[in-house]
Amino acid sequence: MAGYFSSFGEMPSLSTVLTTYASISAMMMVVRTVLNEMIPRPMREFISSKLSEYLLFNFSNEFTFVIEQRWEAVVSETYKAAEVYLPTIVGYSTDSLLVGSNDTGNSTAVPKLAVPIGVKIADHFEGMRLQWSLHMKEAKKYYNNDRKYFHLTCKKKDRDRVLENYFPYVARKAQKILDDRQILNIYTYEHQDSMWQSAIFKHPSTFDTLAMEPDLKRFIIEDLDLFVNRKGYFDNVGRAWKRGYLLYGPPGTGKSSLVAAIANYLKYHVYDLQLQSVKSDADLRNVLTTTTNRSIILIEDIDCSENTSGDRGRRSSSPDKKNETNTVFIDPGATLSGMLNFIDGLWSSCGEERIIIFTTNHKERLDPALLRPGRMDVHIEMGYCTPPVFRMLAKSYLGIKDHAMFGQVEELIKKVDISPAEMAQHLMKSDDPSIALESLVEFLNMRTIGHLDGGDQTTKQAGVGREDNKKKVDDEIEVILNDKI
Ligand SMILES: Nc1ncnc2c1ncn2[C@@H]1O[C@H](COP(=O)(O)OP(=O)(O)OP(=O)(O)O)[C@@H](O)[C@H]1O
Repeated sequence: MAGYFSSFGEMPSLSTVLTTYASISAMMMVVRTVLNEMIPRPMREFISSKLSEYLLFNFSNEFTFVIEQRWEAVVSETYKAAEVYLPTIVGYSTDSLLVGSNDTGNSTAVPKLAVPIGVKIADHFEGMRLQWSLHMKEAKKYYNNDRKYFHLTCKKKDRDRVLENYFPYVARKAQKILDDRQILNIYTYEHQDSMWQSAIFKHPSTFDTLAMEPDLKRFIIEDLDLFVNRKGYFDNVGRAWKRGYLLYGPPGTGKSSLVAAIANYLKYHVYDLQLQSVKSDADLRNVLTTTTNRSIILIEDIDCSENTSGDRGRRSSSPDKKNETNTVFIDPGATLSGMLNFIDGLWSSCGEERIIIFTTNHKERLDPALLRPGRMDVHIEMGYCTPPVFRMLAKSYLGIKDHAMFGQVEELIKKVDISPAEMAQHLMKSDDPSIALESLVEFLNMRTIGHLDGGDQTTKQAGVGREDNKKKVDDEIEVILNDKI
């Protein structure tokens, strides 16, 4: 007890502590003032930066990877992988997450999680502790809009393992999530914001519902299967893992329906690009390189874009014209040469597993450069109804495989052209197959009379088209076989 009182008695009193503190602070102030006056500001800043560098180097054991949205002029795959992967590893230590849902066509839209700016997300991998966070920087000056970037922090000693093992692991996980995707998106390009806008893609067309010549349909499915399963083959022969299709044929023959069937079959997102909405070739490059892997880039009605048909040489060789497109919006739209350069050059080096599809009602109007072998791998003609196509439509629309009027319809469609869209309109007229088929026969008869009278353009083509309809399909498949992967 005595010892306790004795040591307590030796403690300085409160007033002594306060007096000492006051004199030390006063001395520090004097020292600081003297130093400030004696050492010029740049030198002071230099010393302080060196000091903090030294302290950080010796006392911080953290290392931070910065993962920006863009990498070498295209969207960074590491960034995209992180975006997909992170919401799946969220634990209870995370304070908040973004949540939202879209109308998916189901009765209950499943809410999806996303990582908001600033929120920290922890991960553990092979004994390492890692921390992710998302940030945003103003980048209007360079890119027209703000850019996001991730920080991934680890221990300094783990840096190389993160690079060699963890990032590939995240990429594999993200790929798996994307492979299992149930919801497809369709993107349209907003030239005001220079950005793709997404919406849920809900087109019901599938290869089961699509009516076309059975051989041609089988061939397309096999071609797609070969394409998706042959990454190694494309690598070995030194070709980019891409496939280009040109779909051509009259209106209403199912070109858009085929695109939707391909998207639904492969589970690919669709990027629907209007070339007219692209301001310049540079913009085109930006637009196309910001599409994701495993997607279809669709350029519909390519013959309607004036820049893609007749004036390739003029546009590409005229510097004035080029300036015009880059600076003022007198003549918006990317040039065909820009498109072709992209297909031949950049196309090969940006992303993988992509299908580009052009559609046109007038193949003959296209610049031959676009049709050259190697540009579009497969040319597919979507034609008027043939008897097998009619039977498929009758099965989908009326649920019947045979009917007493089938023979009559088949005889008539051998003589006149009718597009699947037109035929579908008649088949939808009634749930009663007899009524629907009567309406169809009446329409076909009228068209035949029109033909005998020398009627409209469509009817005139019919005589030519029907004669060798079967041959046309065989020729087309031959074209495809020549272009086999
Ligand atoms: N081959 C087909 N099989 C099943 N339905 C079809 C087929 N072709 C057309 N249809 C029906 O007609 C509608 C219009 O067809 P679609 O838009 O696919 O034709 P398109 O060839 O792309 O026409 P356009 O050249 O005018 O864009 C489709 O929504 C579908 O209901």
